[in-house]
Amino acid sequence: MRSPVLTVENLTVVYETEQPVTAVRSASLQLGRGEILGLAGESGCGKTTLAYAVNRLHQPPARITGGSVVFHDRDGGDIDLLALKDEALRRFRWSQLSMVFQGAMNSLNPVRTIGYQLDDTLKAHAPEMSRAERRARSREVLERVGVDAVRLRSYPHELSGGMRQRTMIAMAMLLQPQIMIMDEPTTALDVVVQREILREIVRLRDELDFAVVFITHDLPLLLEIADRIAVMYRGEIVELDTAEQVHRAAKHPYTRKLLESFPSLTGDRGDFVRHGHGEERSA
Ligand SMILES: Nc1ncnc2c1ncn2[C@@H]1O[C@H](COP(=O)(O)OP(=O)(O)OP(=O)(O)O)[C@@H](O)[C@H]1O
Repeated sequence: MRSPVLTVENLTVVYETEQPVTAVRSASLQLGRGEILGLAGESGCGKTTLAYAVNRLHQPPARITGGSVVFHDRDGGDIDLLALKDEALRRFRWSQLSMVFQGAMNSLNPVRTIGYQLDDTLKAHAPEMSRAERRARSREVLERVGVDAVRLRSYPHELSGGMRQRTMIAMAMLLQPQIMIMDEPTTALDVVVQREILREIVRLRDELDFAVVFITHDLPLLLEIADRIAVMYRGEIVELDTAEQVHRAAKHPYTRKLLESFPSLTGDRGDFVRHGHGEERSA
C-alpha cells in the first residue's frame, strides 16, 4: 500500500446558477504517492470540475460547498488546500501540484519561444535559481519528454501538436511536483502520438515517482496505464478500485455499462487491453 499524497473527502462543488447544478457530489478519494489514478466517466459527469476544485482553479459560479482536500507533503506535514491563501496557493501550484489542461498545447504564448516560457515559469517559482541553472533545467525537462533541447529556441507554431503537448508536460514537470493532474492531455492528438506520450508519462512516473490523476472518458486507455480507476457518474464517484478489478469485476452497473460501450474490452480480446501490447490490440 502506497502512502497517500492527497486525500479528498466528501468534496461537493455547486455551480450557483439560476438552477444550481451540483457538479461534484460528496466525492472522496485518496491518491497514493507515485500512483496513476484514472478518473473516467462520460462527458458532463464532473471530472473537470473535480480536478479544478482540488487545485482551487474553479471560477464562479462554481463554489466548493463542502468537504476537504489535504495534501500530504513528502517531507511530512499536511496542507489543507481549501484554506490556502492567495500567495501560498500560488506557490503551491506548479511546485507541488501541476495541471495539464484539456487543449493545453494551445495555451503556449505564440510570440515567445519555448525556452522563454520555461524560463519564465522558473523565474516566477524558483527565484533562487541562477540563469545557468534555469537553462540547464529547461533543457533537461524538455529532453525528458522527448523534445530536443534545440527546440528551446523555437516558437510554438514551429512545433507539431504532439511536441507542443509534450512541452506542456515538460512545463508541468518543471518544478518537480509531487502530483500532476492531466485532463484529457492527449485527446487532440492522433492515436500513434497519443500512445507515445502516454508511454512517456508512465516511464517518467516510474523514474521520478510523482502521482498522476489522469482524466479521460477513454476507459480502455485507463485500463492500460492506471493503477486504480475512479468512475464518476452524475457528480459522484461510483466506483474506485484497481484497474484489474474494474476490468474483471466492476461493481457498479454504470461502470459495467461503460465497459460494454467499448467492444474491444469484452470477450477474450479484452485481455489484450490490460495485459497485451498495442500491436496485438490493433492486429
Ligand atoms: N460554468 C458552468 N455553469 C453551470 N454549470 C456548469 C458550468 N461548467 C460546468 N457545468 C456543469 O457541471 C457538470 C460537470 O461538468 P464538467 O465539465 O466537470 O464535466 P466533465 O466530466 O469534465 O465533462 P467533459 O468530459 O465533457 O469535460 C455538467 O453538468 C456541466 O453542465
